Amino acid sequence: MRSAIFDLDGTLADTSADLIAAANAGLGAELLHPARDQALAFRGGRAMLREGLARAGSHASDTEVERRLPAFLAHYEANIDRHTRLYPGVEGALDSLASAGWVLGVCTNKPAALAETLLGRLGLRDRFAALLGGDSLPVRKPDPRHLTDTIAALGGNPARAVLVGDSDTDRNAAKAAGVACVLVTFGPEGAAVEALGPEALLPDYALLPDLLDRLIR
Ligand SMILES: O=C(O)COP(=O)(O)O
Ligand SMILES: [Mg+2]
Repeated sequence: MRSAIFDLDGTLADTSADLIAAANAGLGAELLHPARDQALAFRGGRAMLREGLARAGSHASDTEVERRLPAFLAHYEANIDRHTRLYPGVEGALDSLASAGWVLGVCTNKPAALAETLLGRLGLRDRFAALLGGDSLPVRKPDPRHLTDTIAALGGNPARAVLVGDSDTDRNAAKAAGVACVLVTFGPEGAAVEALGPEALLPDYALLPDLLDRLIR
């Protein structure tokens, strides 16, 4: 059995606009910009709050970030799919992979409940046999256990698995787990993710089924 594990933010869906709106709500000012801060958005809530506080000239201590987090999360939960869109071709690629016998999972650093809600709203939740969020285990990506536990939850094997992601966090988790990694190039960093040394680059979901078939025979 072959398993394909997907990251969520920046990989399956462009969640950046809703994440940034929620971070600005948590910060109480429009400190982050929906177009310019896309890459930052995909690094998650704490990273956005820390950068916003720094831009405002405030002391971006961990305590201050944690203090802002509930307002960020509340705004995000209430507006989670306002602007969020699947990347083109995601559904077709998942259909083709499932038909070819791949078992599919999600390994995201988003809190599991939010990831469940979002994938449900996007009509994608039932495609995945397992979903592990950033709070599902005591560790999360780049810790390899987050990924290996997702693969185990599918009944899969790291040697016959691949992680599709968008960031160094994904690349590092996959490398430490001994799992092949594909990085998407349609995100804000474009083809620069090649420098992270993934096994393959993905410019378009239409290419994914053939690419994964070549990667894991
Ligand atoms: O929320 C985050 O920190 C990033 O989420 P991701 O792992 O789905 O990219
Ligand atoms: Mg991501």
